[in-house]
Amino acid sequence: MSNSAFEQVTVLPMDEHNQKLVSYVHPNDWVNPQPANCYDLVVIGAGTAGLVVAAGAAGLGLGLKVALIEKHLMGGDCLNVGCVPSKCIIRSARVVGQMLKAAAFGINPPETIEVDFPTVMARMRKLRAAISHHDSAQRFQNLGIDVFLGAGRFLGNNAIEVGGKTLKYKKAVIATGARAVRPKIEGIEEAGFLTNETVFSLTERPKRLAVIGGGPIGCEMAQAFSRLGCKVILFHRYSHLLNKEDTDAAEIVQTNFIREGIELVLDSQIQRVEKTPEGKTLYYTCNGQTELVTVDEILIGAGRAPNVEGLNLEAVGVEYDRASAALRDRNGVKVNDYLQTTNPKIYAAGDICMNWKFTHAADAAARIVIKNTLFSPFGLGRSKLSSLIMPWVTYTDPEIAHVGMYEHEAKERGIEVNTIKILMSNVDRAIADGETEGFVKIHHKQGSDKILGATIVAPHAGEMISEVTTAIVNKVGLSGLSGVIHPYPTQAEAIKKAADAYRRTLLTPTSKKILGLLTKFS
Ligand SMILES: Cc1cc2nc3c(=O)[nH]c(=O)nc-3n(C[C@H](O)[C@H](O)[C@H](O)COP(=O)(O)OP(=O)(O)OC[C@H]3O[C@@H](n4cnc5c(N)ncnc54)[C@H](O)[C@@H]3O)c2cc1C
Ligand SMILES: NC(=O)c1ccc[n+]([C@@H]2O[C@H](COP(=O)([O-])OP(=O)(O)OC[C@H]3O[C@@H](n4cnc5c(N)ncnc54)[C@H](O)[C@@H]3O)[C@@H](O)[C@H]2O)c1
Repeated sequence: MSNSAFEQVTVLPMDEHNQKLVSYVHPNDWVNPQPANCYDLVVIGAGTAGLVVAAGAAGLGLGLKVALIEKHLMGGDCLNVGCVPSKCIIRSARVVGQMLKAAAFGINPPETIEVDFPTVMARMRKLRAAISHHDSAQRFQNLGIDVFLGAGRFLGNNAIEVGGKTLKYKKAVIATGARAVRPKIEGIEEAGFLTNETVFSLTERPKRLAVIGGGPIGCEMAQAFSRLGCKVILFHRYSHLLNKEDTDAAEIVQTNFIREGIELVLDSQIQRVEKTPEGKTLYYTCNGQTELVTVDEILIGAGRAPNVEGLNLEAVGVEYDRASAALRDRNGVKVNDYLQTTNPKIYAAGDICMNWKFTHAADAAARIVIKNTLFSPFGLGRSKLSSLIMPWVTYTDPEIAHVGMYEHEAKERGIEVNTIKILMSNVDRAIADGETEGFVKIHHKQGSDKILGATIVAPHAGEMISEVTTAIVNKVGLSGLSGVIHPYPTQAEAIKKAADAYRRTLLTPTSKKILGLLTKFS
């Protein structure tokens, strides 16, 4: 039976892999169910946040009536146009990264590294399709959730409309995510550009690629596409890439980019873009000079804009800030610490309302929403967003991982902070691996072993940061970490070395003298 209530979806190229993906996450023969009389919870948006809220609420076995509305692809950005495809491509690019360094390991690399770009992209599409059943419409329907494909829109304080059907709700959750900010650069719309929504549909390698924005998207993609054989020029408006990270961390990534042949244009301002017979020409200023470069494609990674449009939020008194690159930190639906919007019956989670725009953050927020909407009678025992300890990782090579406070944040809060930094060049395994360009940096409260935050730069920093996160969450200080045996030789030993370095600071000249005497006479 056909269903005209929602848009038929294609994900290009519509090969066997993308057909499989679509058959799971937006089956074009889907028939929306007959709505229940009233839902305990209606969730708008089936990205990570929406899926976790819906599955969590329905899976409790309490007989709650839950509806989930998705207008495009179940799984949202992460599965379809974010984490999953980007990490698949980054993995292929890492192989090239290894080959580029092969000679240093006594392995003769081939004279030219041949990247089969269409196969790299096909591998990504295949893997994405292979895991997409986890987020499928059918799977969620089987969990007892009424899945509606179509755009959700508030009608009033107790009803949402989707595909001509009205869903009555007791509580609602907005989890509609965010999309790429379209920069206001003269001529760029006419010239055309890629975003995360279109870049993973490429089947042919652009010879010359301009990347606009040196944040996580821009950096991860610039390095991956450069390693896959594109001539990449990366524009960033600040003086170093990944400017939310510490300079010493970003510097290492930046040096690697330059070494690998990525052209960096920092402190730059793109004035206009023009489509010419040779390609797309970007006119930009940098160091007071106006320059130009011609490329085949432009990829934008210039921040995210919240998907607030079309929800009719005004009708339900849900306040929000509109997309604005300048207002990046105040974007989206306004929520309090309990993730409640300005309408007490309506909550929000994920990219639509949070500065932490990560899949694991959307997941964690969704769990808070389940608790606060369904298990906090009269507001008792509610969980707070601010209580989360949030790690994040930028998957460049090397990776930068961070958790907790930066040194400057601790100081801004009036906390006296000490920092211990262990260079990977002092870690045996990193030396053996030829991966000495990084560090583990741990900030602790002055006069205490309490860990305030950490930054790790290493090829697998993302795998290492969870040890520090576990310590912070469970209030294990540096003394506790120092007592944890780390297998030799591992790069994670850098964390123990940092903890040991803290322990050594506890030794005063007198205690050193006493220890020395004891050793002599024992
Ligand atoms: C290129 C890229 C790489 C990334 N890599 C990582 C990474 O490695 N690790 C990480 O943690 N994070 C990563 N992220 C961020 C991560 O993808 C997001 O933080 C996460 O997807 C947010 O989940 P969400 O549920 O809030 O929103 P989304 O995933 O955006 O889901 C929102 C859903 O709501 C739907 N929707 C919108 N409006 C409506 C409506 N009116 N009615 C019905 N449905 C609607 C949308 O179609 C979408 O499916 C990456 C992002 C990008 C773009
Ligand atoms: N590994 C990960 O977890 C991961 C990976 C990718 C994306 N993400 C999430 O997605 C979010 C969005 O990523 P993003 O990189 O698009 O945004 P971002 O806001 O983090 O970084 C974009 C950068 O581009 C700069 N910029 C904007 N316009 C520019 C212009 N015209 N010229 C030059 N520079 C310009 C901005 O000043 C900013 O520093 C991130 O905040 C992150 O939370 C996470």
